[in-house]
Amino acid sequence: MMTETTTTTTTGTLRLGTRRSKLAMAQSGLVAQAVRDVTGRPVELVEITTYGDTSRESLASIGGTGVFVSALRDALLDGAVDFAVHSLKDLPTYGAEGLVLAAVPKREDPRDALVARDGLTFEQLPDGARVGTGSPRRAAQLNAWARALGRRIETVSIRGNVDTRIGFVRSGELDAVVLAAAGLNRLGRIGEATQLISPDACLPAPGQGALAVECRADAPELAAQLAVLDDPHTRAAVTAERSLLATLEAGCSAPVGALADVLAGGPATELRLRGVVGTVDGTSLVQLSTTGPVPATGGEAAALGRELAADMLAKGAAGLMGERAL
Ligand SMILES: NCc1[nH]cc(CCC(=O)O)c1CC(=O)O
Repeated sequence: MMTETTTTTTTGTLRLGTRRSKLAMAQSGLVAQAVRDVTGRPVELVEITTYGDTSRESLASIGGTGVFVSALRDALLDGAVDFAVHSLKDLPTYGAEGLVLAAVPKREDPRDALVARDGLTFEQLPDGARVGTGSPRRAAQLNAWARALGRRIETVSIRGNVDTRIGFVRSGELDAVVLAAAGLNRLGRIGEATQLISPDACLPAPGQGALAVECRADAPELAAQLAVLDDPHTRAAVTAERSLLATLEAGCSAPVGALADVLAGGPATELRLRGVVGTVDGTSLVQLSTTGPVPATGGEAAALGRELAADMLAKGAAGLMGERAL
């Protein structure tokens, strides 16, 4: 831009809409600081309660429709806030009319983490160990992993914030719980993990560890300012993962794992995409991987996800997912 313009859309305090959980506040605080740094504008956090925060139903029963996201999107569209921060894995694969995904900042650790009693790793859990997770994706892969080790685990459906979930282990009610490493990192509690689970054993949820920064489509100046926070490799990776999820027509509570990572080194730099679908009991999994050049466009990244999903469907993925979301 050749001229300097001073309008209300590029100066003054920005209101950041956030969920009020400790984890959401930590995530939003990180983005708020980054936005202050790049824009020089004050940022204030506006707490918004979502249905996912108030409902005590299992996520598998209420999930798939953006339960953590809708209220934040409404606040954006109403003009109550200027931009919002979501966990990308909670964001529905369909976009929202009138909103843009202004930035996908550099991703945190995408892996799942085990928090077990007595410092145990997954391999050290005894036969019949009780492992808490509300995620069909984690249950499917952890059950399959246990079978491969020649034993069984009992997956127990739990919900709640990080304190509540780790509390089940501290109280002795469960032998272990599985949570996103990114959440523990952002809360400064990664030291409580007894194992970072290799994606070879358990692929994370599409978008896990990444954040989404959304604003209104009619605020292009703000979108351009927020875009400075975008990390192109993270955006390409999560675009491929979410395209795989969308092509499988699965929601965020379906037993679908996906992880794209940029393989650097060697003559070429490639994007690898791995995907898995399974039955919750872990008796059958369809797991496939593909690589392509690092996508230059969102369309190319999405194509990689669609292709892998088509291969998975050809191998029977649809039959393993049970109820498909719409
Ligand atoms: N399903 C809820 C949710 N959404 C995002 C995270 C963690 C942070 C992230 O993945 O970025 C969590 C908690 C968890 O899975 O342990």
